[in-house]
Amino acid sequence: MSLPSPHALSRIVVAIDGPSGSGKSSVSRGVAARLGLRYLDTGAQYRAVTYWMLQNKVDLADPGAIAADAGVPAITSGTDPAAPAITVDGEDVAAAIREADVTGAVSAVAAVPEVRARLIALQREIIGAGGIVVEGRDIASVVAPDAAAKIFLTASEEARAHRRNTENGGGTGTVAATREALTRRDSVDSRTNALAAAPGAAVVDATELTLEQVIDTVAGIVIHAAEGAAPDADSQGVGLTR
Ligand SMILES: Nc1ncnc2c1ncn2[C@@H]1O[C@H](COP(=O)(O)OP(=O)(O)O)[C@@H](O)[C@H]1O
Ligand SMILES: Nc1ccn([C@H]2C[C@H](O)[C@@H](COP(=O)(O)OP(=O)(O)O)O2)c(=O)n1
Repeated sequence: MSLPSPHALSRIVVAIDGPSGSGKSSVSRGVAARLGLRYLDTGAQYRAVTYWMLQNKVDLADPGAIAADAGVPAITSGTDPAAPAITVDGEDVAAAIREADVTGAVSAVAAVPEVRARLIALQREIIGAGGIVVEGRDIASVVAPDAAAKIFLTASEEARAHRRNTENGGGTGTVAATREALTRRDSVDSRTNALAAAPGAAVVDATELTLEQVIDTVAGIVIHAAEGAAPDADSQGVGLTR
């Protein structure tokens, strides 16, 4: 696959949204690494704020308490796809934010408008002049609606649960339990952001594709967009869904 000039890619914004376990992080990192773009994991930022709230014993059943502290933690996100970094008040929390307590609490924190406003402003600051792949739930719809390339990445519940479970070494529970937890979180998250393709987004269904195939597909969409080709991708997909 031939690449467009570095100049064409240098300002592109690529928005990748989708449900939990669809492959957003792996695919976004792979595409960014291949095309020499920066990478931003917005879910990690919501997790980082949640980690801080848990550490500081904020009552997460009280949206008012979450809102009152929404601006307090200092969050920094690295944008190197080879080494994504995230800190809260200077502490490296890359591993801690993946723990079950954070995963169980993050949806409640992400639902609070003051948290969202604060993180969306930070995300737009990091996106800056572009040259970045940004992944989350509301990137194409809210954070960067003018993104040149928008992808809604999905996969069957079964595939997502299997992949998440394998990731945990299969040692933390059954596929059925992982699937139930994943479905529950998607359901709560969908009250905050519709888990659906934004207007103009290409739907990529990764159920039957290897990670490498998904990266190839998404990189192809990005290159097409960078070349300024008329977007032929719409929410019906570009012949990519199966
Ligand atoms: N197409 C794929 N085929 C097989 N495994 C995949 C594929 N895409 C992602 N994975 C694996 O599935 C798991 C979840 O992917 P991840 O990128 O963390 O998803 P998300 O960021 O959407 O939650 C990871 O272990 C990842 O390696
Ligand atoms: N742009 C975003 C990104 C994530 N979130 C919320 C929704 C998710 O439950 C949490 C964590 O997101 P994350 O992408 O890390 O979750 P998964 O890796 O897909 O399980 O944050 C959000 O509300 N908006």
